[in-house]
Amino acid sequence: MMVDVVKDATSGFDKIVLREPQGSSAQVQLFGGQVTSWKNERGEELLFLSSKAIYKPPKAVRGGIPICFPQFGGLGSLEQHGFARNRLWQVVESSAPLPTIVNDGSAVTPIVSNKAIVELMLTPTEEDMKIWPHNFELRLRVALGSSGDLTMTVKVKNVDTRPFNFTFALHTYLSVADITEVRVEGLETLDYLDNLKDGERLTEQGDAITFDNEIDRIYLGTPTKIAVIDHEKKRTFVLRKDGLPDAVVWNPWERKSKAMTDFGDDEYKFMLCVEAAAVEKAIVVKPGEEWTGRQELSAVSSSYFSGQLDPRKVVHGSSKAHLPQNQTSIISRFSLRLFAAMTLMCSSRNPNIKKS
Ligand SMILES: O=P(O)(O)OC[C@H]1O[C@@H](O)[C@H](O)[C@@H](O)[C@@H]1O
Repeated sequence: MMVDVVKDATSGFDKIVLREPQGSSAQVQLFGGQVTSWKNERGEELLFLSSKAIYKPPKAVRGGIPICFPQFGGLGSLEQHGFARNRLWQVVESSAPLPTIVNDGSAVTPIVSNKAIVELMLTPTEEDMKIWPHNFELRLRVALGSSGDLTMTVKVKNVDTRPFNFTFALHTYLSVADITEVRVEGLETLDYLDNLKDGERLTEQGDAITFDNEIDRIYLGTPTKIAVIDHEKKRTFVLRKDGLPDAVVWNPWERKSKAMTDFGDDEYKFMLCVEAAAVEKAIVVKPGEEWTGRQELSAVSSSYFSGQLDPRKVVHGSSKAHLPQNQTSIISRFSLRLFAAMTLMCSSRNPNIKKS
């Protein structure tokens, strides 16, 4: 396992490169704490990064995995998606010794692990405190496993004297071969807020999500596993998440692509954002408490995973073949709601928030 610091030739900022012996790798920029590359053992890039991406603050790089904190989208008074993606982060821990040039000479704590790991931290500047007057420590741990899986663990600690709340997303841009051949499983039958209809609350009716137009939706209270099946590449991305109840699905399609200066006109064909998020209900953290959210991404051959995440199969443990479509979806919708209600009854407080 290797962890290195390299100066990014395009941005001029340092980035951390994680490598594991089978050949997979990942890159995390200190600017934005943003993962900008995740490659499998064959060296294929799994994340989308625009050829027109601009590496100059104050705009986040278009692609990879920007961090949206302390505000998702325009849901508040801050800049779109919050300021964390436009700040310079510090390295605090690493599973390999790093040169002292990182952090201007301040020490990086070693982590003992068989994974390649780096942990970055962001704390507010005086200027940040003027626009969001809450003292916090935001930590992002990025770990590359031996099978090439990429785990991102985020912690937000309240080091202030008053509670604060925030919304959050890991804005993952997945690379796909052809968006019209992509299918997302795991979000069917759920309610979502449609950003293209002024945030109207609707219910997903389809068997799976497929794409033939612009999409910008916040799916609410989703299962912890979502599969993105890229038929042309015969590849399935599996996203597992914890502490991040919602999932945003975004593709700008043709018209909006043309309007974005840091995005190629045709690039919408080759990307899909599936974002593990906490949007509908803001996360509240009291003084001294710490919230944890986590996402694990893996990329597997489609033949291995296809269909396994169909909620009908998860709920009933069998195929839907012998039941008519409307009957299965009524049953699964009822079962999912019952399950969600039972989960709510059993957890009176957020299990992802701990006292330190
Ligand atoms: O251009 P930005 O600020 O990176 O945002 C991109 C998109 O991010 C998505 O998460 C939002 O749902 C979209 O509404 C938004 O357009």
